[in-house]
Amino acid sequence: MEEVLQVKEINKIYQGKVAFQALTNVSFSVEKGEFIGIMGPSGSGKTTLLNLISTIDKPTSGKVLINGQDPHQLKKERLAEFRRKELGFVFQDFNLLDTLTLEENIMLPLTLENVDPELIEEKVKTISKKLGIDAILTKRTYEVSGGQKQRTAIARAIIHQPKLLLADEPTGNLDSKASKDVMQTLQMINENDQTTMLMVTHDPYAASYCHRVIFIKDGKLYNEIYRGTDQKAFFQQIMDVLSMLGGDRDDFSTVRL
Ligand SMILES: Nc1ncnc2c1ncn2[C@@H]1O[C@H](COP(=O)(O)OP(=O)(O)OP(=O)(O)O)[C@@H](O)[C@H]1O
Repeated sequence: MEEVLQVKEINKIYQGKVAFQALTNVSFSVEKGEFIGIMGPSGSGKTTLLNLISTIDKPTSGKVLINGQDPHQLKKERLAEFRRKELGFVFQDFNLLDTLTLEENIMLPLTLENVDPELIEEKVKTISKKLGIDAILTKRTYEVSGGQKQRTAIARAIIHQPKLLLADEPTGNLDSKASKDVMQTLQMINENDQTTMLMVTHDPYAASYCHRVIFIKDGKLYNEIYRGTDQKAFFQQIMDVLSMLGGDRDDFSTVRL
């Protein structure tokens, strides 16, 4: 099996007045086409882990390999290019540019790469149809719903066919209907395009769409569980691990299935 992401013996220590070890010996791999969820209580190290994988921050020791390549070894400009070409990002607050139309937002990664305008237009058309936003492409972000914004952000994140799609709380700002809609969109992309995905979430409902959920606690791997064919049963299993994990009750949203 082709491994798109390998996290090898990662340690992250934040230096400061008092040094703080945020991650300890974290190792796992993600195969091509897998959809992985990362969960854990507040402060357990999820964002730290995502920042190391997305190459925004460097591990203190250990390695991150994306398609066999260690991006942390790259020089600054090559690293920026690597991030633009190989990775896609979806954020909790959408990160769309309010001054642009949805269409302009979606095409941005290709505009930056100087791709032929005709090809860009074709790609935007195909993707926006697939994501059900083709009728609202000329609108600006303040004219559309949260779910539509997130679908636009997903379109932008996948238009350059990244090796790895990273999502940070993609349903964090959405109501339950829009969350379902966004998760079904991510699932469709994962299944149709074999896009490898890694999503950090507090939301057990969102996590129940993943093939596998990895739990971290106090910076260490705590457990991982695989989904069978039954999403409802998987949701319940996720809730069970979360209750064993402890943490603040408010860390995790309520039952929605
Ligand atoms: N730049 C930093 N300097 C020092 N400590 C940090 C820094 N960033 C995070 N930490 C600490 O590392 C630990 C892990 O933080 P992280 O943000 O990765 O947790 P998290 O699981 O994403 O939490 P949340 O769910 O609340 O976003 C926390 O104790 C946090 O205070």
